[in-house]
Amino acid sequence: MSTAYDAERQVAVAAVRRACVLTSSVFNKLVRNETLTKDDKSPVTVGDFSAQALVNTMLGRAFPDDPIVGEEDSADLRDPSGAALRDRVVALANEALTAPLEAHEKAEWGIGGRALTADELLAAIDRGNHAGGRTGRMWTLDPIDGTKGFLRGEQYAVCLALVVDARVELGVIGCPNLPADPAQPGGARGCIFVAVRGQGAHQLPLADPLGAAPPRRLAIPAFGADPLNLLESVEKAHAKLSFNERVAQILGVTRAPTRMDSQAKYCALARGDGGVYLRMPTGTGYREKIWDHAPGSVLVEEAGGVITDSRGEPLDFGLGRTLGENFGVVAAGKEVHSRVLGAIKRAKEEEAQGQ
Ligand SMILES: Nc1ncnc2c1ncn2[C@@H]1O[C@H](COP(=O)(O)O)[C@@H](OP(=O)(O)O)[C@H]1O
Ligand SMILES: [Mg+2]
Repeated sequence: MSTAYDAERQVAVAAVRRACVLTSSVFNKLVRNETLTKDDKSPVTVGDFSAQALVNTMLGRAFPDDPIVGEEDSADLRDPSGAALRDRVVALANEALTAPLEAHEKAEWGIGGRALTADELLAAIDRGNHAGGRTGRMWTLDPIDGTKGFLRGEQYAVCLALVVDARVELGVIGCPNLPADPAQPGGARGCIFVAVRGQGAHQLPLADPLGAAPPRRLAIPAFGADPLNLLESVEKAHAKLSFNERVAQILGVTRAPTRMDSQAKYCALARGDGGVYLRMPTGTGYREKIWDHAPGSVLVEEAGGVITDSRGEPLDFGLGRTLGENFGVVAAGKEVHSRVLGAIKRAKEEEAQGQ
């Protein structure tokens, strides 16, 4: 029996899996051993470009009419000064594209066959140039979300979503460094999180060559993680962490926050491994990018949670490449979410009164 978005889910999971293998290998080859020369730019750049080339190639073959909103474009690679970087990206993307098919993969997704030319791969990267919008289908892609975490060998994620008429219908997040079982932080690492609207949120092991591992259904506990704690960014420039502290005080939270890079925070929340994801703007006018929240938002909703901005407004994925005027992000289980909005309101009033 086929269900809605079956084909999209299969291609997206396969693409994210291959991109996770690619980015892990970039980390092992280029970051751990520090073999990258200055001319090649940073390992993040190499990993970002090659993972976007890989994922966009697969989407382009499977769904040729679908536009993609991706983080990268190929301008740097087309510049003569980017020749060394381009060569590296072409080699890595082709290594990932031509790796033998696994049991659940199909050759018509453009994998397991011939290598592509540099021109074909640059064109694939540029399929990600779509401006976004309110109608029709589009994919969002962040090939390495949490670039700082990636470089530190901590959390990062490969993030892909399908948005239809501004509503996120499918989200796939690959977390190569996230422990499969939160109760065993030193145990096996590498998970994929998959949510299809109306079909629930699930966790799969990242390595699953036969595609036979049973998905684990995720649900946010009704009254939140016990004891409650906040999930927040590691990077102080990305969110106003002092505000989080005050919100935690108002909520009576006694447990220390869990700091984690990337959309791995949404994954931790969806499996009850942390109670509230709170991201307050730092006041620089930065606009959140849709690829940084689209897959995480459907994952949280399908795990039974609620996601809005800090004023309780829905996130608007139909405005273009950014979330526009949405102010921050709050995601939590249903009951906790309304308490957090109340605490934010109070903390803002205190700020306005200069307390
Ligand atoms: N000033 C800012 N405010 C909020 N988010 C920012 C920011 N500058 C960068 N970011 C985004 O924060 C993302 C990482 O999120 P987190 O803080 O949750 O780890 C980055 O994704 P990339 O790493 O893909 O660039 C980037 O898109
Ligand atoms: Mg990102």
